[in-house]
Amino acid sequence: MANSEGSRGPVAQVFRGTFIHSTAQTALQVLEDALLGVDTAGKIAFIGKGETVLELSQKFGFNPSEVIKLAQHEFFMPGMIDTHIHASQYSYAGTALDMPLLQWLSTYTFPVESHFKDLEFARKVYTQVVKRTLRNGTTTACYFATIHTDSSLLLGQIANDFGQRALVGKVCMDRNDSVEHYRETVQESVDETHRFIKELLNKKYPLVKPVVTPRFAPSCTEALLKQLGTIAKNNNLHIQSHISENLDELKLVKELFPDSETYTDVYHKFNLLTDKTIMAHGCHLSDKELTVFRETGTSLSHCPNSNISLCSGILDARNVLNHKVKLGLGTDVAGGYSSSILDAVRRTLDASKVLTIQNPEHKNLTFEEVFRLATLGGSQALSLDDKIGNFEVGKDFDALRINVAARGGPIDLVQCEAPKILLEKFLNLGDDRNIVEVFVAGRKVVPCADLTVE
Ligand SMILES: O=c1[nH]c(=O)c2nc[nH]c2[nH]1
Ligand SMILES: [Zn+2]
Repeated sequence: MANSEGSRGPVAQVFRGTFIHSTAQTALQVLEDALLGVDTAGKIAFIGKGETVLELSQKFGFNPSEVIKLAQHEFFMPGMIDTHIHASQYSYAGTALDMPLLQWLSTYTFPVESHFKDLEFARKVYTQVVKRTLRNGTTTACYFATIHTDSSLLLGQIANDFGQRALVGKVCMDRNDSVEHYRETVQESVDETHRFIKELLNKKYPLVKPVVTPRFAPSCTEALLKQLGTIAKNNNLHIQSHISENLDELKLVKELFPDSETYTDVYHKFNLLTDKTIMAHGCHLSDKELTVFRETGTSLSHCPNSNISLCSGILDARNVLNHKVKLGLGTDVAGGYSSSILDAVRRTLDASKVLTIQNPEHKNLTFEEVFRLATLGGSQALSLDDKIGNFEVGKDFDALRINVAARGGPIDLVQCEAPKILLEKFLNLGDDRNIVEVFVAGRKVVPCADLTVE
């Protein structure tokens, strides 16, 4: 198991204990009594067997007495990845779930998002959401902000300051008849997207990058979609949007884009489907559209809490996987009311089992498969799997130290359990009390002196 490829700087931290992760070949790999070294750049320098500690200490130059040993009932797992979350909707998470999508946007979402012109309001909400998601074990988040460039830049700064890995999108929308003050002209949207990308990249934040963000087809004219496709291509950037979430939305897209055969075609036509595109939802995509997703390398973010809360539909995640489309999990705060990917894991299992109830032939996802979606799958969906997603030498150490029997926590253990059972219990019953430490690129970001949500 020892492997030193990809090691850069000297070893800074070494951990000994159980490591649980996914690989391309297996949804669940348990490494018991393993030794994992992290170099000064925050990358995994080696993974070996605990019993070879002396040999590894000589090879990598660390002191065996400084090895950090995990306690009983503890394990490391990769950090969780939220592939779709609206940071700007965090203030009303847990409320306003009594309408379907299009009415929900006009009644609650657009009025709240329009307040992010106010930088002090933005600072308050964005600080809360970054702290809370880190506390919940989200080491990487793919964020929607709002149409406001300066507050979107502020979200990038806050993620950087707290040490979260993030893709941040300034939202683009030049069509909005319901809340007219919350929209841009095409030119404003294009100019401000250029400014957002330039200013965020100039900050040189190591873990925070811009993502081109047309809100969704009904909020954008063809002229805007076309320009955004060009901007993403010229700058080799990620793209995020929504697709095929609810049936009224599908109808509206047909009316607004009569020349496009499908919803997928609308984005495809403007070069918005690439191997760095993440589309949220996709509940009503046809198999033909899923084939276009696979061919273009576009990924889907599965957001089951939102899909159920807004009565949008249920994604057949098994069918998506069968089509070999990259798939990650998203909270979709605030259409989804929980900011925890653990909640997304549970809703994904529930949604998949509902499909089995409706059709016993349906093969529902296992907890091991959903664990993979929350970690490695998310990294693939964001095309970051060369850097994060599991414990491979050369990848960044983005990890959660889990204590299943944490004092005052929600899980009671009667006896010693095998690691696989510990993981299953954590996924189904655990919460932030079990997430005793969070690391992003080797830096411990939880606990952190300033991590009490105000
Ligand atoms: O769940 C969603 N949340 C949003 O904010 C949004 N905008 C367009 N489509 C959307 N779907
Ligand atoms: Zn969304």
